[in-house]
Amino acid sequence: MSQVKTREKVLEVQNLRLSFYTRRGVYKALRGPTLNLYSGEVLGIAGESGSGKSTLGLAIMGLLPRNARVEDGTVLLDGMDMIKPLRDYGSQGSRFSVKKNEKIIKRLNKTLQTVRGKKISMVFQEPLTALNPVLPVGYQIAEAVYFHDPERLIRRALSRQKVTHEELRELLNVLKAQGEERLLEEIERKGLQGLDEQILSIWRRRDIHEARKEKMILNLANVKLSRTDLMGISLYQRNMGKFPLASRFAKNALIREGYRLAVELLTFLGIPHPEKVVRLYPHELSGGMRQRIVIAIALANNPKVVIMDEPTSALDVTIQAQILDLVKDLKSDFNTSFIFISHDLSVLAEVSDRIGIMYAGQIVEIGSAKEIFQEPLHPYTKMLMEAIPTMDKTVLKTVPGSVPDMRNPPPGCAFSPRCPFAMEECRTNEPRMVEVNDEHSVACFLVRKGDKK
Ligand SMILES: Nc1ncnc2c1ncn2[C@@H]1O[C@H](COP(=O)(O)OP(=O)(O)OP(=O)(O)O)[C@@H](O)[C@H]1O
Repeated sequence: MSQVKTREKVLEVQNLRLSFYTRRGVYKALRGPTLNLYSGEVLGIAGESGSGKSTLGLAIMGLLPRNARVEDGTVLLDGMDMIKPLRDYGSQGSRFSVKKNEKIIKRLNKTLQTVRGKKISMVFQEPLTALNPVLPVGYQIAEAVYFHDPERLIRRALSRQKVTHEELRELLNVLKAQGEERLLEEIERKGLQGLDEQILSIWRRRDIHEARKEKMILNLANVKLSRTDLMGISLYQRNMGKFPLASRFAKNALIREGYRLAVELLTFLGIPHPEKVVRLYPHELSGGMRQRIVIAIALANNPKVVIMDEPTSALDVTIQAQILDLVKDLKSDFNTSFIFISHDLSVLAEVSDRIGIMYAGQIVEIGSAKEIFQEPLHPYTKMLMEAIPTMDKTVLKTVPGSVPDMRNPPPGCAFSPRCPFAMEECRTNEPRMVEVNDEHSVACFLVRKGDKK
């Protein structure tokens, strides 16, 4: 059994079929992609413009426009089918009503409010659209945690309130001598939950020396709550949300704790002077910095899955490289899995553990990044590889032809009209995915089960 398949499956997409209803016709944007995402991996999704990459990402989030009909398929996240109500309606044979679909989407949006941003989040190409222009960025991070997990902010604040200097020294000794796992046990035994993430966020920093880290950890005992914040938290705990003034008071106290968390998160994401940055507004930051803030918001609640749709396409090359480095670090430091969507295979080569290649709304090949780059099997994947610009190429190849009109995709294999190896069978029958090995599957009649090449 391969390494990948023994890992925990965090997301499962099965045979997703989705069409957009427009005046110009019905666009069959997703025609049955199936994929699994495993814990702690980055799955890259590549394909030409119009192949359905973004639609796949949005469908996984359940974030669909009203003209999107989900005809079949499931998106299972943590045992929950994200698009069930839409499929239940869309799979009925009767005529499709955009108005009725819109009502279902509105209801679904309410249901998924507690899931999006908590279990799954998404980062788009343009960070400005994701940020609120009139709020400081730290507030936006703090609010994301306040909305989904206010208890976490209370735990953090009260654990600092309780802990003594001596206890912190003991905890630090446990951490130094016996490691992080023992520290977590010890914190639980002492009933100081909430302190763990504050200690570890300092301990895991790479930008400061160990002696400084120790000092900062011991200093946590001195960072007590103000009287007003203590009162705010106690109002929150007594469930005073019905009274607007009390709830405002409570929220202020928790948002202040959220700011502390935001500073920790930004430090972790390698942002210099985080205490200053959290007070700034989106327009005061550079594009790369804004995208880091959006990533911080996406990660703030430690979601299981983060979908990144062309997150670096609007950035210049050096900043793009920094963001890619960041994603590589994140997957090892957070317990999060990523789907990274890009039309640029050289970007995916940087970050992906596995890569899925999309063509005309289908995944035509999926496998470990190493195999996809070294032994691509589908003619479309091979042609995409040949089109990657490198220093030694004097002439840049492109994939000849263009993507099909998705209102009327070609019968059989959708790539057959552009495929130099197409056979009679390819024009009439649709190839199924076959496993060439545990980690590599491809849908092409040229490849039979168990084939290496
Ligand atoms: N809201 C919509 N209404 C109608 N058609 C749509 C809508 N959104 C997407 N489509 C169509 O669905 C197909 C897939 O689009 P999608 O944006 O998912 O592709 P993509 O691979 O992400 O391309 P790109 O890299 O250009 O974003 C395209 O044919 C597109 O025109």
